[in-house]
Amino acid sequence: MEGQQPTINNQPVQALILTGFGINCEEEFAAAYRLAGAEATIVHLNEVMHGHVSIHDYDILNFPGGFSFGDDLGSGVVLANKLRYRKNAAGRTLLDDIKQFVANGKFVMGICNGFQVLVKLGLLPNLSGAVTPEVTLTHNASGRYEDRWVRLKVNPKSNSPFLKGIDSMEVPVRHGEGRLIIKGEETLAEIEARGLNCLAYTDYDGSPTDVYPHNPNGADLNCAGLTDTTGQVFGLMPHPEAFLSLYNHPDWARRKRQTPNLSEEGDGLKLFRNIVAHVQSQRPAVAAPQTASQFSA
Ligand SMILES: NC(=O)CC[C@H](N)C(=O)O
Repeated sequence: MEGQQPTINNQPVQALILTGFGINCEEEFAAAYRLAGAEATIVHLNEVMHGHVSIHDYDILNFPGGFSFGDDLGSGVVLANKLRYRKNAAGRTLLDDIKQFVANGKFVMGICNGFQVLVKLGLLPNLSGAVTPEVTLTHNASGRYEDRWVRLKVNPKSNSPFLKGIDSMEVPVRHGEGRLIIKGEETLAEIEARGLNCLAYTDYDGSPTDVYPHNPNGADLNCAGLTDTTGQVFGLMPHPEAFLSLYNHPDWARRKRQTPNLSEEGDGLKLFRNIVAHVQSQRPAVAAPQTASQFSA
């Protein structure tokens, strides 16, 4: 309308967080989005599978960590198969909807068990675009469940909005099957060339390492996280949603003493702030409400 200036669309960013079947990190995931200024809705997977909730009403689809289906057949395998093969009344699988969701320019994030689901499904790294598994995650090289803090370096080649402006971060891992295996020289070379290995485990000096325990699982390329080729699908083994406040860190008291004006935000929160700000910046501008002077003119 004449005289109206486009303005920022302040509609809140909507994050859908799936739960059920042994997923157990949905509350932390939701807390992360809320702190980042988004609205977070936790929904049981069946609500989505049966068509009561549509993923298309949301901006970001999230797969949290946990022990879905008790890690039977390998972590994430059963859930991935459910998404790929289980059809709703309209004859569509949830994977059909997720493909459409990504094609519409929306975002998907998987943490730990959620990352395992995205990898077993083939949404990561999805070099071919055919959504078939290209890499896998398997038992840690240590043969044990690893529960420790790790340091990560962001691959500067990564184009993912989730990682924009982040160089490194400290976050906890807690997993038994976090070892990324990339079979085939070509697949490995392409992942590296395109910067899809977006996060690497590092030593105290920030250099990527395969040395245990800095690298907790022996992953190829020391890889802790992957994106797809669009950068819209992102997954990682460590838990950024478990480091939202400085006080989540076991060493906070000493650090605060050493640096009294240290930020009280945890490193993990940046990822959520990033994606929420990105979605907000992509919203089409809306017309500004008319002012009194416009009416009287
Ligand atoms: N924290 C998690 O999500 C763990 C994932 C999976 N259950 C594993 O142990 O590898």
